Amino acid sequence: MRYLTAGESHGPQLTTIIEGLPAGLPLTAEDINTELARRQKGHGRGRRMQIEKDAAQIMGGIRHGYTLGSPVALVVENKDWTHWTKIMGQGPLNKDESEEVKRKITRARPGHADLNGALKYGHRDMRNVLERSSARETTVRVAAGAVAKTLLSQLGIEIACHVLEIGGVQAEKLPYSSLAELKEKTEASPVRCFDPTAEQKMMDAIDEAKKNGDSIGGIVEVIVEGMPAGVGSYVHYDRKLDSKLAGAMVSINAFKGVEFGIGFEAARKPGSEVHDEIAWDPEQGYYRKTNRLGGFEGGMTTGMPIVVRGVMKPIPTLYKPLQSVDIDTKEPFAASIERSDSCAVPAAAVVAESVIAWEIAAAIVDQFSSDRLDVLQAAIEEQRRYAREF
Ligand SMILES: Cc1cc2nc3c(=O)[nH]c(=O)nc-3n(C[C@H](O)[C@H](O)[C@H](O)COP(=O)(O)O)c2cc1C
Ligand SMILES: C=C(O[C@@H]1CC(C(=O)O)=C[C@@H](OP(=O)(O)O)[C@H]1O)C(=O)O
Repeated sequence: MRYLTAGESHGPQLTTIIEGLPAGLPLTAEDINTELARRQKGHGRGRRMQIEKDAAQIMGGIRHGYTLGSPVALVVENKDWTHWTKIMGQGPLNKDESEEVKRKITRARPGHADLNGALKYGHRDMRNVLERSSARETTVRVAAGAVAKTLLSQLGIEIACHVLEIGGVQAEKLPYSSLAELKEKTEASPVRCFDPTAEQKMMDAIDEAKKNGDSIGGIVEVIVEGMPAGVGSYVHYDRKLDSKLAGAMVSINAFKGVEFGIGFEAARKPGSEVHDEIAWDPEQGYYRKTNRLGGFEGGMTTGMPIVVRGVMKPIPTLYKPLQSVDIDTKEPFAASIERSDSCAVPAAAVVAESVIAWEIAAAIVDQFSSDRLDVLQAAIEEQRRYAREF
């Protein structure tokens, strides 16, 4: 399975084409829109989220609520486009229009893609970079992830995300009885956090950063339950599923690190306190007594829950901008600012859940290759039985 996305942040729409989905998967725009709405929420977002009301239009690949096996094309409109038609003009400038109309950007923001993107593609107007480097693109990545999640749920695989840390405020690791409980409680939280005490402190930290014209980052966690053992492979570097998940996590705008299970803590502990002892019983088959390695050994799933975390740096656009250089004059200037989030960690958690869902679904479709959902379902059931009795 693969997908591509296209579209600029202030252009007319975002588009994705998803290829390789099995036929017979029940899928509606509503399944996707629920996920798009989740990504729009979260304390700390800027004014743009009040303008947008993200909704997917299905432009191909689905008939009467089921995938056909042909490419699925999805489109999400940018409502903000109506305010940007001139600036984003798709044709050449009219003779009577000045260059001013482009609202040219020449003062790169430290931490954003502006300067590197401009010099890579030879753009003297950094709007040509920011329009595509913007995390607006994550809208359609969440749409693709929603499709992947629909497939995973048909295979008995569940996925959830939550926020562990914002601006140095850490959530306590409170126990939850099921992913359903985690989902329900964090869905109601303005910062997608399970710990109500930390939740308020996180919101205060965001308000404080906003008041100071600053921004803050944080840590999100994604959990996947119900994975059969043996998905992925150890035989080649590019078939290790944990590496694909790590790549997907760090591909999210502003994500700078990733860890599985106890993660970086493993560097500070002896092997006896890191590796998970193996046991077997007739009901579960093989299982690990602990899950410190977060569901992977040798680039393959162990059948234990996948636990993967990602760290998001603070948003680069600051209302109190850092020093930068104007690429036209080479003079020092404050970086440019039009509008920005002050913290997007809760939204980014949904993006993280989506990209992980995609990688897992893609690995399953790749390994148990099937053109039909019913055949794929039977193959996954058989893999579970085989692994249990092996
Ligand atoms: C959901 C989400 C919202 C974001 N909102 C903003 C924003 O409002 N302003 C901004 O400067 N960066 C924002 N970012 C981060 C930038 O897109 C990101 O820092 C930039 O593309 C440069 O990429 P890098 O940080 O991965 O190097 C956001 C990221 C995510 C995931
Ligand atoms: C539009 C979204 O996020 C945007 C991501 C973003 C960036 O630089 O990454 C900058 C901001 O864009 P704007 O200047 O239009 O407000 C965010 O709002 C979105 O998440 O849908």
